[in-house]
Amino acid sequence: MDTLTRLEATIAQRRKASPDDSYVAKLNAKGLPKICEKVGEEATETVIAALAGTDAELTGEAADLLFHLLVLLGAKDIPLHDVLAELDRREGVSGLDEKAARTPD
Ligand SMILES: N=c1c2ncn([C@@H]3O[C@H](COP(=O)(O)OP(=O)(O)OP(=O)(O)O)[C@@H](O)[C@H]3O)c2ncn1[C@@H]1O[C@H](COP(=O)(O)O)[C@@H](O)[C@H]1O
Repeated sequence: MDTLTRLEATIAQRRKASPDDSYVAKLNAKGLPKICEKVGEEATETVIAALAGTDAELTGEAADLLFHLLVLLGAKDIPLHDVLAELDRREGVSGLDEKAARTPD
């Protein structure tokens, strides 16, 4: 099992833990707006690290961002598999053509 899939399973498990014992449970208890705020915050910190930080700082912020994105997907009941399948679907399609090929909601 790859790292992100393992982390997705851990997050699903820890959502049921006590917010006193678990960051994942604590964040979920605060609700979707707080989770979204954290994803936005970590995205901003990632961009700042890319523009003005070291490679190690960018690596750390990217890990924070991926972790919080998985927490958000979990809170919305969207499996990581669906996101990976969407990326697989785009493989081989030029980025310039991808938007046109995207099926409307
Ligand atoms: N990968 C992570 C991970 N990355 C970052 N973080 C936490 O994310 C938080 C982000 O730090 P911030 O300073 O931005 O936020 P904060 O001050 O704690 O909170 P806010 O008040 O800003 O919301 C820190 O508390 C980090 O410890 C993580 N917490 C947990 N995991 C994974 O999730 C698993 C389950 O964790 P628990 O739910 O705590 O058991 C762990 O075993 C890890 O594998």
